[in-house]
Amino acid sequence: MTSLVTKLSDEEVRARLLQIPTWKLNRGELECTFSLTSFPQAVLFVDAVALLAESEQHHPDITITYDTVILRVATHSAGGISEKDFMLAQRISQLERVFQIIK
Ligand SMILES: C[C@H](O)[C@H](O)[C@H]1CNC2=NC(N)=NC(=O)C2=N1
Repeated sequence: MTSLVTKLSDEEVRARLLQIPTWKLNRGELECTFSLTSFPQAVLFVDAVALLAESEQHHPDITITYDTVILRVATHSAGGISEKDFMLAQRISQLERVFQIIK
């Protein structure tokens, strides 16, 4: 039976990635790099991502390097990428657009 956390095939991942062009596949995870305007803005962005992730019960790996944030998402239980990863990625990109407006 398929669910939101069922592992997607490579073909499905490639097709789905076309809908979120700022995200790419790296080492079996969805990855996106976000450029903010300062370290405090990067931390604020990550704070907002943390709230979103907690509400989704799906959590990205996070790297902050000065004003740049790298997020990586995969579904551990599936051992790959699932629709739940794409849903989180899409919502994070919507959030990024809000930050573009206020930065
Ligand atoms: C029970 C709970 O939903 C799971 O342990 C969640 C928590 N957050 C998670 N986050 C991510 N990125 N992948 C997961 O597989 C995952 N599993």
